[in-house]
Amino acid sequence: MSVNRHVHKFGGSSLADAGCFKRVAAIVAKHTQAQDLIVVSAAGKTTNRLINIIELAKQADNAAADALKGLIEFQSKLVNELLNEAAAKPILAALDGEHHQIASLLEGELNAFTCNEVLSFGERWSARLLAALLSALDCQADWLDSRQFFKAELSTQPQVDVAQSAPLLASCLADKPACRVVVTGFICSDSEQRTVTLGRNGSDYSATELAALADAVSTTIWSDVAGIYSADPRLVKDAVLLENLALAEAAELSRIGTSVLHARTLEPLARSRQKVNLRCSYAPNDGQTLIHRKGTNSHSAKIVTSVDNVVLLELTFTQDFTLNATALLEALASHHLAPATRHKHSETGSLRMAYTCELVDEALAKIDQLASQFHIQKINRSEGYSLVALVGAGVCDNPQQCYQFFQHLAEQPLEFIHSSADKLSLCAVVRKITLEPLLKDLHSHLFKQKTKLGLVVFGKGNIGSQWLELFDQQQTTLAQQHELELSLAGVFSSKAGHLDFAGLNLEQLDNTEANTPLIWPELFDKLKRHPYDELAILDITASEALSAYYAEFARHGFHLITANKHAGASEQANYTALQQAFSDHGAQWLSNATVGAGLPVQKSIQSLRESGDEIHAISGIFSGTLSWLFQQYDGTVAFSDLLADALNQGLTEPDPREDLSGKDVQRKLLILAREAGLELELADISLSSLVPEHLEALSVEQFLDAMSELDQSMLEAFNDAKRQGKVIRFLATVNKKEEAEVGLSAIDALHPFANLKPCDNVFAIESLWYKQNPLVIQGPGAGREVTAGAIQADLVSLCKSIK
Ligand SMILES: Nc1ncnc2c1ncn2[C@@H]1O[C@H](COP(=O)(O)OP(=O)(O)O)[C@@H](O)[C@H]1O
Ligand SMILES: N[C@@H](CC(=O)OP(=O)(O)O)C(=O)O
Repeated sequence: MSVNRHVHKFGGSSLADAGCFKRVAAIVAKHTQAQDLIVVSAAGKTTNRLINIIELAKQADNAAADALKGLIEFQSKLVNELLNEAAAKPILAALDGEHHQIASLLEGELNAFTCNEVLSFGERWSARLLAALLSALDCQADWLDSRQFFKAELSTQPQVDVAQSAPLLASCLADKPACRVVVTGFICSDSEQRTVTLGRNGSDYSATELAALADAVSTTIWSDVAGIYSADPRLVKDAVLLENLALAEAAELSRIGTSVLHARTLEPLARSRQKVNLRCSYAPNDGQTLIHRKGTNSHSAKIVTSVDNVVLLELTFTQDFTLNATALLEALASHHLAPATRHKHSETGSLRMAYTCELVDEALAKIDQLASQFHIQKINRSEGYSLVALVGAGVCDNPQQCYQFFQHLAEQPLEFIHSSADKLSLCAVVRKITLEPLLKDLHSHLFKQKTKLGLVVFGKGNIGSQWLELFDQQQTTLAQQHELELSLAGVFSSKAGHLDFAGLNLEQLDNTEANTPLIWPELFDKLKRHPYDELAILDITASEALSAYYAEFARHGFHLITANKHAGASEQANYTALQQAFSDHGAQWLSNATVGAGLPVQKSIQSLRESGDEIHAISGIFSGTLSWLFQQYDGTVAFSDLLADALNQGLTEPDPREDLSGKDVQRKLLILAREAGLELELADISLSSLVPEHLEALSVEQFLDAMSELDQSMLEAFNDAKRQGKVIRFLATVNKKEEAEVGLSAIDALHPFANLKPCDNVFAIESLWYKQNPLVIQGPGAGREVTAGAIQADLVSLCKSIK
């Protein structure tokens, strides 16, 4: 047989309607090759419908015929929807014949074999239809009734006879050398060619058994979920997908009972090389679970699971309770009839065993047979229980999880709790309850670990220290609100800082020496080894050198909150690459504090664009210092006196030329233009500096002495504007034609930009939606509190998105 054969299994949930069949055909075409084996189950709820028809027929209920007619119509509809007339015709004719065949089976004696034969149609219809659909799509396929090779004798848990089945399979496949083969799941035949089924959900087991017989390298079980989750995702919405699960843990989960992995699915793995993985046929790219054969040193539960409709068998013994109970359990296990869980009560001398309703009858029959051998006195059967279990290697040694489990179950009508001998599960049996709330509650207490977020701050200056105070006040609330563990891991000034992954507080920062020099790349090596789930860098500096490390931050998945404008205003290529790097690594780059301090300027532009708006132009006054200066300047006081006043009040940078040059405004305009989707370089923004060239080269002191040289030109500009009923303001504008300028302009004295509070910034955003009347954002655009607040607001957004 081919050495590289793969098996794919599609269950009823993947074949629920014509759309599902098409999806499956596309998956087969894409993910399989000739000679691969495709195992299918009955479409949607077909098996349930067949069981119902049998039950009605057993009660001689006339509704059976109508129910059968309805099912045949459902199958015919699938055929008509999936195949063209020519391809559909023979299948519809066959269905018609099968309709009569089933009707006559139902009229005859309904024993286990005839019932199984009726059930077998579900899988046969699926296999025949999928093969025809694949062939119609030029993906050559044939189908195979697994009763031709799977040999097993009737029982609740039929075991496939490997010795008999393997050569039969080999000869069946030898007839189909060059195509994919669609094989029926669930059904086998006994030595007299009568139909035997592998039990409800048995197709998973068919698939792995088939893979073992065919020496396939893998089995992929496709269903309506991406794999095994920490709980049934239909009941627990925030269940998480487990990408890997150890074979022992998966086997324990299926042994206890779950639809995602049928009880015996993993048995054939012990005698085959196949890998098993689970995927979603509805969304093949939504991840998967790989069941691996490596050991596990886990110390906790990974899954909370439950089984409804559990039956309890309570046994008492005439003598040697412990000995006989143990021996009986071993005997049952050797017949594949071990209970899902059990409880030995030495004081009363009773053994209570929990069985799924599918297995209980056979178990009971076996116990009856063994009754005298093990001195069983009495067997009591009672229905109406549920089973709740935690599964995962080491769960029984995990005091926290055990405690939570016991606490939660103590509030329920609990019968008993049992930990499995191999410590793979902790099972509780309760009288029947609505399981959903309990599962949700257990899941959230056991698995919802708080995300750990560490913060490393660069810049302990004016705004940095203000933010540290703000963070100190809000740390606890922020962590609680967003269900995070939030730690301040590092705080750096320009040369050195404190770094402590155990967390820092203000007192430590004030009273202890810096312990870490700010030397790259050594600091990187330390940051890379952080113990958090997420790390965020807060750049509250104006350092171009630090901004050069942003790409590295992104590469390591560090989030970045920045008030530093350098990277945002760097070359377009660098800016685009940085954005890409952050997005590629699932990290966020938040920079609302770079423009307008706390005013939500970038946020508003982003939100407009995300909602489908298109930015046409942005204009305004982006510098608090220049806003103050021109709002105050009325020609009566020399401009240089006003400037000196601003300097004294701390409203300008220590070197006022940094404000007067307009460079800072130019950077802010570039940042906003990019936020609006424009591709610009700094040099594309024409800048009229207020600093004459000959004053540029002077030292700060020299410039402060020479400031009066600005007065004359400023007065002239003021008077020129005044003559036209205008005022002078330092404006920034950009439009979607990428025309951008920054400089002094004369604007109408009644213009909204002309009448601001001193220091205010104003941003007018024109867009598709804000065409006639721009969206205006106005308010203080600089200052310790508002800028620290802007950083904090970015931190809050980050917390919201990662919790
Ligand atoms: N821990 C779990 N992880 C994933 N799915 C689970 C889990 N427990 C139960 N399930 C259920 O298993 C279902 C898939 O099994 P099933 O419906 O039998 O598929 P198929 O019909 O394809 O064989 C899912 O829809 C889900 O509700
Ligand atoms: N059709 C059978 C066998 C099976 O395994 O189905 P599914 O793969 O849909 O669970 C059943 O419903 O029991």
